[in-house]
Amino acid sequence: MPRERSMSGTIPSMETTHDELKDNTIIVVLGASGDLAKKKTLPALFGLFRQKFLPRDCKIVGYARTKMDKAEFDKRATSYIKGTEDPEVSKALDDFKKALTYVAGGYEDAESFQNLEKHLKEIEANYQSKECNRIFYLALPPTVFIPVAKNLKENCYAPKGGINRIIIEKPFGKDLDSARELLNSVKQYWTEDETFRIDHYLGKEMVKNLLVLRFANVAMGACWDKNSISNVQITFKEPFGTEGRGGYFDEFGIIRDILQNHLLQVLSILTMERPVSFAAEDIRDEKVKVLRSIPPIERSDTLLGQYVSANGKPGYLDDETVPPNSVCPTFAATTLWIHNPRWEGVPFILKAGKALNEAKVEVRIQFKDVTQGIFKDIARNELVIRIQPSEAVYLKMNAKSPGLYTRAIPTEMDLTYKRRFTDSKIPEAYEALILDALRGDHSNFVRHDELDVAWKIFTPILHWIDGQSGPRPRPVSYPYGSRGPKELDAFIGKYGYKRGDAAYFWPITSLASL
Ligand SMILES: NC(=O)C1=CN([C@@H]2O[C@H](COP(=O)(O)OP(=O)(O)OC[C@H]3O[C@@H](n4cnc5c(N)ncnc54)[C@H](OP(=O)(O)O)[C@@H]3O)[C@@H](O)[C@H]2O)C=CC1
Ligand SMILES: O=C1O[C@H](COP(=O)(O)O)[C@@H](O)[C@H](O)[C@H]1O
Repeated sequence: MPRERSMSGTIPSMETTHDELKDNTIIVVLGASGDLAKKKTLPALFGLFRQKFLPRDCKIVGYARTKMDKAEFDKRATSYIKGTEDPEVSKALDDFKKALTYVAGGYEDAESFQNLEKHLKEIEANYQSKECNRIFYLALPPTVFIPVAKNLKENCYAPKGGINRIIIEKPFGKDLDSARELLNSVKQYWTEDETFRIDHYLGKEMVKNLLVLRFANVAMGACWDKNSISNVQITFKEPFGTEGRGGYFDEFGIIRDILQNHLLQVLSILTMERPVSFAAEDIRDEKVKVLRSIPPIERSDTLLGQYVSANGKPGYLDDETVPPNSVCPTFAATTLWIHNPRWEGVPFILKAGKALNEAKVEVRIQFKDVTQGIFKDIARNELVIRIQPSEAVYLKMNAKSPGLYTRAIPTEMDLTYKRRFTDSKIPEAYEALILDALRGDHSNFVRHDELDVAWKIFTPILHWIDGQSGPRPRPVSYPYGSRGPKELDAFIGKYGYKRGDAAYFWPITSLASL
């Protein structure tokens, strides 16, 4: 396959670079009894199966320590699949179950994996070709990544001629050193080409759209730099707290959970230079280049928060799984600076929080003030890319109010997906990514050097928060269900964000009320 490729206007997805898996493929989901497998991986596999994107006669093998029979596994594996009241879905589900089997075994001992190998061989005995392909999806805690990677390679690697791939989920380490250790250990067994590191935000439709928005529109390209843009916010808001998951969360905190991976990935695509082509390595080269221009985050560019009980909802410390007096941040805003000619001086504010007032993930690009003189106190343009919910891209802009006098009022150009694309289904991020892994397309997976540089940006601030470089900073509190700490608006204001003074009415402006 040629390395340099371009994206045609008529081809909706990127072409693939590697071997697309056709027949004779087994997908092994390790950690199949867990939450991730049940809520995301297996429903995504069903989605692909139903839309006929899985290789023909593909089998799915669940593997975990829990002992269960096929009926129990089938029930678990399909418990989060929606729409089963529809006969077509229900029929597809019955067929999907026929492709499922389950093997119980440990993660550390070779014998368990030899047993898994025996099962894989039995399935493959029914395939036409001797060249069989195996995809291993690790829906597992990182503590067992290394023994599992080793055991899979030593005991379950498809014989010569077949293709082997391993899909790994975050967290990829806790800081630069632990990430390097993890990466290097996995690398002893699996090549970079065989490894697919998932950051599920890279599978979200609007994140994938960033490349097209930026590079398929001359108008966007022309204003995409420090000359036009004042500041950028990338925001993640969740309206619920840790609620029982506090034990896990407390070890990581919101920065490792969301900012260091999901929001930084969005930032890198938003700010990278135009890649030579849409080939995976060309895209990832540009992402790494821009990330390398970002110095480690300063403490003074950071605001940390922790939610407290409000409106009848429990505070973070009320969660029984959270250690008493924990100072783990459940909210963080950090400002990153990119030292390159395009972005010098533009603040990129990444902010994320749990137990906030709404569910929302968006990129908000605020442009500079228009030249003063003919307009006074006019609202700034903002380009908002709403990643979820209800995918949309809208440009907040000023227009003349209709009528026999001239007045500028804030309005917008609006591309709301569900109005514009009425007959399309937005794929789940995991469906999109598993399909990419089946096709061998690494574009939407995290390369080892990308991860390394991402940790370099965040490690000093994380060590400060963890108390490795002095006393631990105490997060400010914010009420459950609020927009975040009351200090947030001043924090954002410090970087030049201006909230428009003029009233902005959406979706309809009544001139009589102005
Ligand atoms: N296609 C669509 O669906 C469109 C929808 N709209 C809707 O119009 C409304 C306004 O849109 P928009 O201006 O983009 O979004 P918002 O007014 O919701 O938010 C704009 C910015 O102001 C901040 N903010 C929100 N509330 C406050 C507050 N009380 N004090 C200080 N800052 C605040 C937000 O911060 P933070 O997010 O951190 O709270 C955000 O950075 C929204 O409901 C939006 O969904 C508009 C255009 C198109
Ligand atoms: O990785 C994670 O992401 C989810 C949010 O994912 P989304 O697709 O629903 O936006 C978050 O809840 C979780 O804490 C985090 O580990």
